[in-house]
Amino acid sequence: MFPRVPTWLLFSPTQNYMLNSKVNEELAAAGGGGGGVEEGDVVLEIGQGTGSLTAALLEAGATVFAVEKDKHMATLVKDRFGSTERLKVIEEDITKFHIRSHFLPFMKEKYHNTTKRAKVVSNLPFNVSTEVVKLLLPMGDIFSVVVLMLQDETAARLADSSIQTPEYRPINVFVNFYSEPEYKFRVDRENFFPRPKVHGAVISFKLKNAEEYPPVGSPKSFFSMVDSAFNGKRKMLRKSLQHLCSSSEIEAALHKIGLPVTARPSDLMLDDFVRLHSHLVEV
Ligand SMILES: C[S@@+](CC[C@H](N)C(=O)[O-])C[C@H]1O[C@@H](n2cnc3c(N)ncnc32)[C@H](O)[C@@H]1O
Repeated sequence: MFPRVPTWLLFSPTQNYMLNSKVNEELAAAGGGGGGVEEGDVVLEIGQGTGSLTAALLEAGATVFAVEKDKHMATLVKDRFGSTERLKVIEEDITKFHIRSHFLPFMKEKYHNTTKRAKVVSNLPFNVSTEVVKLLLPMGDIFSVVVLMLQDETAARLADSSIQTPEYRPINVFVNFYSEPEYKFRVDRENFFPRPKVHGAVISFKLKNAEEYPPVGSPKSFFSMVDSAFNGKRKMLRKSLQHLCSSSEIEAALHKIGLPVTARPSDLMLDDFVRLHSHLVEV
C-alpha cells in the first residue's frame, strides 16, 4: 500500500520522513479558507529533509525558502532540484534563524514589495514543535497561515480550546491570542519512515494581524499573568495571582468580569483572561 523505502532515507534515521506523496499534496493544500498553497506564493518550509514536501510545494507553483539544519539533507535537496529560481535552501537551525533579517527581504523581493504575506508549510520534527509554534504565531505581519504536521495528540490539544479539561494550558491561550487553529486531518504512523510510535496530524493556524489581537497593553505582561495563573493548576486565581494584588482585589476583579471569586485558570477563556488582566495589571 505504501511506497518502498528509498535508500536515501537511511541518511538520517533519527527523523521520521514522509513516504506518501499524497499526504504531502494534502499538506500543501491544507491552509483552509483559501490558504492552501497557490501559484506565486512564497512558502517557508522548515526541515525539508529529502525534499518530498518541497516537490509538492514547487508543483503547486510556490517559491520555497527551506531552512534545514542537516548539512547532508541541505546538499541533497540542492542537488535534487538543481538551479531553479523558485527554491532557496538555507542550512540552519530554525530555532536560531532570524526570520525577520533573512526571510523577510527574500519575501519582499519575490512579492515586489506588495503587502502580500507568505505561508509556512512544514513536516516538523516533533521535538521542536512547541518552540516553532511559539516562534511563528506572533508573526502575523509576515505569514498569513502556518500549516504543520505535528504529533496527533499535540495537534488535537492545540486546536481544541475547551476550558475545564486537564489538557487546557497557557499554550492554548497563546494559540488563540495569535491565531485561529484548525485540526485538519490525521496522518497514520505507517506513512513515515522510520515508523514513529505515534500518529501525526496536520493543523493549520490562520494568523491574526496585530489589529486583531485582543486588547492588552503588553502581551509580555499578559502571558506572564496567564503563566502564573496556571502555576499550581488546582489553585484558585485569588491565590496563584497574589504576587500581583491582594486576594480581595483579585476577588473583586473576578466578580466584575462575571466569574465566581473561587475561579481557577481552567474556568477562563481567552477573553476572560484579557479582562482580568485589564482589571488587575492595567489599572
Ligand atoms: C521529520 S523530518 C521531515 C523531512 C521532510 N519534510 C519529510 O516530510 O520527509 C524533519 C527534518 O527537519 C530537520 N530538522 C530537525 N530539526 C531542525 C531544526 N531545528 N531546524 C531546521 N531543520 C530541522 C531534520 O534534519 C529533518 O530533515
